[in-house]
Amino acid sequence: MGSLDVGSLSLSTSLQARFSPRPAFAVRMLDNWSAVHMESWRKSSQLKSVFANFYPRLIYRSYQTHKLMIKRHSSISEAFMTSETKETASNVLVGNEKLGVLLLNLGGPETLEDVQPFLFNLFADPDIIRLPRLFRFLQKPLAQFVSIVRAPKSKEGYASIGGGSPLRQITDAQAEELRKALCDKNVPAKVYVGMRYWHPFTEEAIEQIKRDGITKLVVLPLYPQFSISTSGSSLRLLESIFREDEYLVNMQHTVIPSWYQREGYIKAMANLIEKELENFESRQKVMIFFSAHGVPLAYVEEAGDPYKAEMEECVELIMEELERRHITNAYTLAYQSRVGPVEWLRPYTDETIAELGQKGVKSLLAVPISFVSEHIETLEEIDVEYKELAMKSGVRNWGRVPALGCEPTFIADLADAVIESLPYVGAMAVSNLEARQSLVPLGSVEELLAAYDTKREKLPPPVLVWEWGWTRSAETWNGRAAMIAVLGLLVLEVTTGQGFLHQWGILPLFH
Ligand SMILES: C=CC1=C(C)c2cc3[nH]c(cc4nc(cc5[nH]c(cc1n2)c(C)c5CCC(=O)O)C(CCC(=O)O)=C4C)c(C)c3C=C
Ligand SMILES: [Fe+2]
Repeated sequence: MGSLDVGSLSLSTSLQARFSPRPAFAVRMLDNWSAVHMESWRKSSQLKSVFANFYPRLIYRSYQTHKLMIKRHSSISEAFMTSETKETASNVLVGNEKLGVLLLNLGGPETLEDVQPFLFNLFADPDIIRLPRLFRFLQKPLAQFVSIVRAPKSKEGYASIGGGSPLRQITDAQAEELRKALCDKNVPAKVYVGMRYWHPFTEEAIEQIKRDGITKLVVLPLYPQFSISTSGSSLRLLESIFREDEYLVNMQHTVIPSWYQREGYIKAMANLIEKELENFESRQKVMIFFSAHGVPLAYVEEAGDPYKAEMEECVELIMEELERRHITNAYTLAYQSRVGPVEWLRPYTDETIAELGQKGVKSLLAVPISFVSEHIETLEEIDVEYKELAMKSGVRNWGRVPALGCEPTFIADLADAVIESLPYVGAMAVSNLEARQSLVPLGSVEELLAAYDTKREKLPPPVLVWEWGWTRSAETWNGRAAMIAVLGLLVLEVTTGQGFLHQWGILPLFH
């Protein structure tokens, strides 16, 4: 097998890099055709305006085609990367170079007072709610409104798990364990935590990285599967920070956009499932229930989010690993935690649990799959709400697989992912100009985020907040507008004592 040439665009290289426990970032997901076209698309303003809305989908389709091909060739040897990796670990840091690893995560409110401002930060993110350009000025007022409306329900949830999210504590512990694992593998590095919506914010982590004089940086989102709404949002933020900063623009870096297919991660998940199955009396009869955090359907269908495809592939890989251990239980995948009135990825976890119960399934093992720490949706939604629903629906035996947290196999695999990424650290930012255009100009993240140009002007929005005509999103927003109008009328009636509800005697007269 030849050596990996990050700069070249050969499909075989792409296949080599993608299969095995080797870094996804090293993969060239596009073939020469799409790369050449992308370049000319960038250069040609005419093409830009014509294909602006279609091109990202072409890229995504190409990415999907490559994934299919990769599946078919999944026997490519692991030795290829392993030998290179060993060499790399000792070679990559020379002289005064300092390696940093930046873990990206969502963040969570630490106290009940934090809940509303945390929700504000979340809803103010255009990757969570995207308004058309004309209405961008409404992003913050809308976030304020939605966060205030959502806060009581969220607070109830956080109160029931001890008054705040455990995310910061767990992520800090993971960072420390990763640092130790890297040190044990002879790769001294500082590990930083950068949260998207709460402390320590990504900006704070970056300031620390600069103060520490880090010269090489590996960016590792703590989400196994890529979604526009999670890793995508964090990487986009990082990209904008990098573009503005002289120090960072010159810092060598690389990104590991998703790592759900890594052998170590798959094995660690299988270990947890195998262990938890032992708690059931008749192990073979247990339905393994993978529950992933959902995203609005439009992310996948309109914006080309690879999240669903990666999630399904991840579940398949875990089940294949279990099968190798002679565990052949029935399994299913559903999506939880939907927010708001738009349609989210189906099937929904709550509906699926109720259906399974009605169909006579008596034993369920819930497996949280989209996140590697315990959080409100495992501790409250799964452990309390879904368990209660399952019991009501006829399920008799319930179990839940813990989140990976600091599980040693998992942490060791993250350390390997970082080490394997080191050869690509310098390869990315070849020029200031390129670095300013994109965080990882030569990496596959560009292809993922290319579904998103850096100015973000010409892309299908992740959640289409407004469209003219009889489209799903238009109907949703028409519905919302109507509800706001009705609410407005109600407020007017109650405050003035006048209106048609009073005239019809539905509301009592105050005056
Ligand atoms: C892979 C994981 C996640 C995806 C995808 C995701 C998308 C997504 N989330 C919201 C809205 C909310 N998420 C909230 C909390 C929350 N979300 C994730 C993970 C993913 N979100 C986690 C781990 C957490 C919990 C953090 C913690 O404090 O422990 C919340 C707040 C809680 C609540 O009120 O339910 C909201 C709101 C959207 C809209 C979205 C995709 C567009
Ligand atoms: Fe979420």
